[in-house]
Amino acid sequence: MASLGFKQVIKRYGVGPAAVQVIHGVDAQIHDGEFIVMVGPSGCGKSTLLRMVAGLEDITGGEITIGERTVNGIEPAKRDIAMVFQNYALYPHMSVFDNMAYGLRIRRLPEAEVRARVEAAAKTLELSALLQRRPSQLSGGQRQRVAMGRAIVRQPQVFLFDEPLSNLDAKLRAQTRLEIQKLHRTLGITSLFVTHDQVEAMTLAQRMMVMNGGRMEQFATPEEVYRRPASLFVAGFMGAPPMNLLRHAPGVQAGTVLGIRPEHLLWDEQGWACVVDSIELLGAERLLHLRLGEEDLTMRIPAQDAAPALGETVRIRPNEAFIHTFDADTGLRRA
Ligand SMILES: Nc1ncnc2c1ncn2[C@@H]1O[C@H](COP(=O)(O)OP(=O)(O)OP(=O)(O)O)[C@@H](O)[C@H]1O
Repeated sequence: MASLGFKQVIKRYGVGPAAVQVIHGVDAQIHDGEFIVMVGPSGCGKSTLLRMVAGLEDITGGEITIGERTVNGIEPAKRDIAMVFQNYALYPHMSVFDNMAYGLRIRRLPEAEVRARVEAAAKTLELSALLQRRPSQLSGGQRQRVAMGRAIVRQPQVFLFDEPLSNLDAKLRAQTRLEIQKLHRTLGITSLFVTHDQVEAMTLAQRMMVMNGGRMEQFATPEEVYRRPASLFVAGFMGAPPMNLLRHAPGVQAGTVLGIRPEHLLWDEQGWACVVDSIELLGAERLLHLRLGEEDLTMRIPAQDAAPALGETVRIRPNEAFIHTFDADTGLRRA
């Protein structure tokens, strides 16, 4: 196990005038044994950063460290990391056992050691009964577990996960998420997990790195990211439906954006007059889509509460305890 460090990490693709910079100086220190989720929209540079840790991409500037070691320039096989991809990348003609053993045999580990490690990993992942099957004889979730098993047997210092759940259906994703959590509790290996799914990020992360346009906008616990988003981007990205971000509501000063989550709006006879645009029932809750002058906002209420009629004018106010304010120019949090 080891810590994982990023110091002013930069990535440029290409050279000369055609070069594009896609990572703009990322700084982060991941502690030994931590489970970190890197989250952000498509193209924000998550895979690039992960691949730089793995050694599959050069590091244009700055430094990546694993434990005490700077790994810039160290070849992938010598970095002591294991990576789990979304497409599993299993060998179709090999049994589950051989798939898991492959990397160890290449390193010429004694066969008894290979067998012991594969059997131990299979037990942890509940794959013992499936060791003689081929990948084609497994379900998607089982294949994903084999892919994880192949990573575990190597006993790496760091695990890297590149959207490993994105090929699974919703139910299996939820289940595999729990298995990954359990596995991390058992093994305690430092892990960096990439996803664009905010639910996955919130539920798996001990701390999360929220990426946007090649920059890290926040690095904090899921609770902190939700309760005190560091920027307008983070505020809009985390939470479904997202935080209301209001520039023109009554009382909001020029140059300021007021943020209020849909669950933090209250009925108030003296409050803002809003017209009900549409209503969605989501089982236990109802979402009211409201129009306040030129602003749209969403309010979340319990489904059992009386719902207003479409086109009706309702009066609401933000709960003061949960107001966020951001600088409209820099996008950064003020309070
Ligand atoms: N080989 C390359 N040459 C030039 N640009 C590249 C190359 N690979 C990636 N990029 C660019 O780098 C940026 C970051 O890409 P990256 O794949 O890291 O994003 P991502 O956050 O992982 O996205 P996704 O969630 O869609 O996989 C993108 O703008 C992409 O177009």
